[in-house]
Amino acid sequence: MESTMKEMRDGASVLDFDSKSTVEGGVEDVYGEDRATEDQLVTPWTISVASGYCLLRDPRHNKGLAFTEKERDAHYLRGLLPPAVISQQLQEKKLMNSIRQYEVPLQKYVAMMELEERNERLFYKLLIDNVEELLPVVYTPTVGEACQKYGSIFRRPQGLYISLKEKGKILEVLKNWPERSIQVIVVTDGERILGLGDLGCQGMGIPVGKLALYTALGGIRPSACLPITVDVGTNNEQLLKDEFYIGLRQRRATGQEYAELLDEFMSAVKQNYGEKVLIQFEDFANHNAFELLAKYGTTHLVFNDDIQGTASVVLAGVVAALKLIGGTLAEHRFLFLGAGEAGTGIAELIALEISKQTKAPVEETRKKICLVDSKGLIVSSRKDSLQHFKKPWAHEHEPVNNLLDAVKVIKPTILIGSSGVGRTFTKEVIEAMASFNEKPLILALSNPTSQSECTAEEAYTWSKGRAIFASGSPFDPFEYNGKVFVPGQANNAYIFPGFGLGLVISGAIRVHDDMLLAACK
Ligand SMILES: O=C([O-])CC(=O)C(=O)O
Ligand SMILES: [Mg+2]
Repeated sequence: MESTMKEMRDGASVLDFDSKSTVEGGVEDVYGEDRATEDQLVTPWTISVASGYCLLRDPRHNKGLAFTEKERDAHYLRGLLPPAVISQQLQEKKLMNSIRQYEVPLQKYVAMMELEERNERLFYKLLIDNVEELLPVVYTPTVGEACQKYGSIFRRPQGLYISLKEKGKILEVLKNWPERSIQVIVVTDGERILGLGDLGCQGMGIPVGKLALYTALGGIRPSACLPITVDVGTNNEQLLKDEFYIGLRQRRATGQEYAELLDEFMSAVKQNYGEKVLIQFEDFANHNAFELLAKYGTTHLVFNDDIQGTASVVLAGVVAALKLIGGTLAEHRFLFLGAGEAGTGIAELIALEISKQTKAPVEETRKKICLVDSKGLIVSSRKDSLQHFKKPWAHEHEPVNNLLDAVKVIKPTILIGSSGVGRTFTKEVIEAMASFNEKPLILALSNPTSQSECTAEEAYTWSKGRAIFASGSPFDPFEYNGKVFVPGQANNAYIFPGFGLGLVISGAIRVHDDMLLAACK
């Protein structure tokens, strides 16, 4: 047995050395058994079984007062705990009571993070059993505020920090992480955290929150999840001056310096964890997000949540809404405010689905979709100055320089906000939508709540109760004219945990658009 294991490991290390030291491959990559995770030769960790005092401090195994009498004897816990034995159910009740007493959402967030550091199973039990109540705490919108204040609330690292200082040593850094069998990595460089902008290294809250959902909603083991923040600096002046800032105190590296660090990271991940590890890109700025996805989409199992996850969940929402507003996808006119990752990602998936349904080429179906950015409607006369990901949306049309005018001339049936800028669906915009639509579909997708294009209350009130509304961040039900309206939530959280689970358990090594369409269905 020993020698077989050794041979296997030696075999793996030779294989790694020969073929996995650089980013290479592509769709024709050999789809063999992954051995990267078996290569433990240089890992300095020893596996030990915690007992006694250490067991109580090991969040993976600690049960607190729920350790039974028998377990207290078996694991040298006698005397280390008060005599009462309480069930996990009672622990849950106690924690929910105390979390509900906090009025400030950030206090609830901190309480949840402390629980995760103390008793991981209880953390997930609580999250799973109270998902509607706790999702807005560990995830959007509260996680946004947590990132803004991450330096002040930071207690213990919950993921890996890979900064420019680690250049040339990223593989070693990955080996410092105590878990070997990683299935899902969520990585950010913190440049566009939700709609809050550049939060640098403090963006770590996002991978941590996303991966908590991978476990709670997708059922992936916590030990197989790895949150990573790549720190290349920040252009956020406030953070650079903040004495509690936890990141590199320099402006963002760009160009070749940035590309080289990311390339080393992507190679190291594949070398260390193999072909089947899922890397989810999260909250990168537009200018890097599209490029990274295009570059690594053919060599790695990568998925951009903001482009592809959001697209999939929003298309699902639109298709579901057709039951209320009528028509087929192809019969609707779409107008977007925001032409970044989410906007163009959703637009493209809608165009693709219409193309599948009608057999029309996607170049044609794109024409049903118009996008407005900060400079107005995206039209062909602007083509030369547009970023490449906006070019497919530059249709023949007169220039229109603001959203309200675009709504009036295009008369969309579906209005989608993905600009990251709050309060942009004004009363005039919603009233215009309601003037030519019996049931205008309004999606205010930007996060967190402060960046939402409008609130649920505004959408229902200004449309006199006729809007069909969903938002990226959750809103409470709202009563209008004696009727209670329950807004939908259109957030990629409704898809990425299941989508990622599907990728991981199927052993996929690349992500394709068909998978996004299937997930959306
Ligand atoms: O995190 C969320 O709530 C959704 C998302 O990906 C984003 O807004 O960037
Ligand atoms: Mg995101």
